[in-house]
Amino acid sequence: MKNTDKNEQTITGLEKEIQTDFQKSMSYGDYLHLDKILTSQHRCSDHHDEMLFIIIHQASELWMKLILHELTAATESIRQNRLEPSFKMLSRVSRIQQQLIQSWNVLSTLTPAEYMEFRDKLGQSSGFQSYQNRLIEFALGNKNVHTLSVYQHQTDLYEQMQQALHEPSIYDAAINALVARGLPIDQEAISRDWSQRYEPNASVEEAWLTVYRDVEQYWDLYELGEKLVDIGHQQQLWRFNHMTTVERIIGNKQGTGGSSGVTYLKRALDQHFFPELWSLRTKL
Ligand SMILES: N[C@@H](CC(=O)c1ccccc1NC=O)C(=O)O
Repeated sequence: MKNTDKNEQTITGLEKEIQTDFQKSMSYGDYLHLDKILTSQHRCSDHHDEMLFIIIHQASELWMKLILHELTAATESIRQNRLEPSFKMLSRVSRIQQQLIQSWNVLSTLTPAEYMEFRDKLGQSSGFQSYQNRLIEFALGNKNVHTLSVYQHQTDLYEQMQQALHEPSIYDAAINALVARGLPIDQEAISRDWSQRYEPNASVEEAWLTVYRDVEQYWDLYELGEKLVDIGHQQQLWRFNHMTTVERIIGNKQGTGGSSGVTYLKRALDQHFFPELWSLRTKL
């Protein structure tokens, strides 16, 4: 009977036991700090569509924050040779990447004519300066010291970026997991200067080939390899969708902040992640 009462209440108004006094207890908005998040959309123009532009990028930065949180923990887990717990985190990263890729479709509803009405208000700011995107690229092994120069004016951030540049990537951790399983890997692929981009190595390819040729024996490493391929693949799709969305909106105009725009984004597509996991496919 009590249940029926409750249902009636739901239809006609608030449920009886719902908390309405938040003087002393934490509410939904308090917990999520919505006061900060929802008052951080400051348009530089009075153009209607600038709100879309701001929110797309802010939402993407939030998702990137979660990707970094997951990638950091997954890398540590792989480093400790605890592969199973990393799989769940890596699957989550792939799903978030899908969300990020999809967000380019929302941005594509912005037409060139609309964008040109407020583009000059963006000044020298550019997606090129997204430090979280840079940290994701670093975490996946695409290191580049030159990309740090745009953060020189922010001392703390610059230091954080320097530190990230010098840390092993998730792929370095994965190579260590191959070593831990007794697969022979050249010393130069194991103890290297982490601040440098990962360069393909024949012994690493051979080790992955051993794993992929005997999946029964190396199931967990095989699963790790495929999870990384998922992430590398999605990262390429994200870059591709970014590039075509930008091309659709600004064509071949030079980018704000001095980047070449679409040309730069096209070039980024040549930087592959986890190279041996791709090259082994030709040899298998
Ligand atoms: N480079 C772009 C602007 C841009 O990238 C941007 C500027 C401010 C906030 C986010 C941006 N883009 C992100 O992908 C342009 O030239 O129009």
